[in-house]
Amino acid sequence: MQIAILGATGYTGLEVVRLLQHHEQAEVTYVSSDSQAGAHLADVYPHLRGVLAHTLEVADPVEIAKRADYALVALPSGVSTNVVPGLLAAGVRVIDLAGDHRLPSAVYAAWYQKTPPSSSVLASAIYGLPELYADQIADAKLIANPGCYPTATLLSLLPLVKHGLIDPQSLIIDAKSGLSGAGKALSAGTHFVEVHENFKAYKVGEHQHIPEIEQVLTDVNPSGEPVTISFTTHLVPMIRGILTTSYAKLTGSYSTEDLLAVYREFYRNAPFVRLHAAGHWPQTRDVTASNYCDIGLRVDPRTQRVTVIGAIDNLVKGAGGQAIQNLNLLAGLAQTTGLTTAPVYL
Ligand SMILES: NC(=O)C1=CN([C@@H]2O[C@H](COP(=O)(O)OP(=O)(O)OC[C@H]3O[C@@H](n4cnc5c(N)ncnc54)[C@H](OP(=O)(O)O)[C@@H]3O)[C@@H](O)[C@H]2O)C=CC1
Ligand SMILES: CC(=O)N[C@@H](CCC(=O)OP(=O)(O)O)C(=O)O
Repeated sequence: MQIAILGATGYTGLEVVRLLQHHEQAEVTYVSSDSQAGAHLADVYPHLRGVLAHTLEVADPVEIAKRADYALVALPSGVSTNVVPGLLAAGVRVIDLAGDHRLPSAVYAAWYQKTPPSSSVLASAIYGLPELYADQIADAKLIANPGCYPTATLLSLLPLVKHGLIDPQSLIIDAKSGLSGAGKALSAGTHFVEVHENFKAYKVGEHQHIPEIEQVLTDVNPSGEPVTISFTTHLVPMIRGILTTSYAKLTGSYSTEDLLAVYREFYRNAPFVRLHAAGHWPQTRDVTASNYCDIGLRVDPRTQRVTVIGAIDNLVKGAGGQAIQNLNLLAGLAQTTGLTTAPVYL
């Protein structure tokens, strides 16, 4: 199958380029950039010399349709909206890594402060969390690839909410991310001097991933009640990785082992979710450069609360790797195709 990567000069686009080198069924035939069109990708990123000989091109949907079956769109939120309709109209199946197609119009406009996509395009979008929606993803024309924080948070919490094991309104989530999550563009709050030897919260109570997490938890909540969460994001002075720590009140006297048994069953067909028994807690280093999501949990019988830890690489399971997992589902391939490389520990 032939693949176009839009926004190939950005951090997630570059990660998709890297990962697809290991995918025996995929051929990258189009790499786009607005600002560097005409340059060789390997001149912009010399680490790719001898690996890829592609020239960057402006994203032209009609030309892309001639050379690609699928487009992985790694453009900023608010920008992908401009190209996705043209790609769909030209017959290209699209996986959008941006936030534009994950939320209802009014919710997107309120949390992203950007113009939402047209309702007809939005209606065709399927939320691309393979561990929950694999069947719908397989037939989709447009996949809204989940955000990085939602991926770690949802995979940590879905079994508990779906089986009514916690009071979902008691959920508190502390999330920490490395700086590549902020993308390549410079900003005052993310440059070296601001983040090195520093640890800070940001977008407290107003992060755009709050409604995305709430809508999926509500979707699986057996009571049907809307789920609302307390969710705080933090910047960690490292490049890759997200670690989420979630806390919730249990609805009964469950043990750690009871809950782990539920998770094992829930994720029995999920090749990228690895469960940890007590003794080793998930850490970002265990998943770096891989598509794994590691999860560990513990019940505190004194408080009847559960703590769940989740770890992903934001650029892989949180973005490019998950996009390829979705691509595999669209193409009828095993979810793991091209994604079996081991994490990089050091
Ligand atoms: N970084 C992460 O961990 C994650 C990111 N995402 C989402 O994936 C998408 C890509 O993210 P990421 O790779 O980090 O972003 P980057 O900022 O690193 O890259 C985005 C690329 O888009 C291109 N682009 C085209 N039009 C514009 C424009 N108007 N403004 C800025 N850039 C533009 C740029 O390339 P050029 O100028 O060469 O055209 C740039 O290289 C975003 O929507 C992001 O929210 C989702 C999950 C995780
Ligand atoms: C560390 C960091 O800054 N992370 C970004 C994640 C951006 C992202 O993934 O954006 P969308 O999913 O909304 O497209 C943030 O917190 O906004």
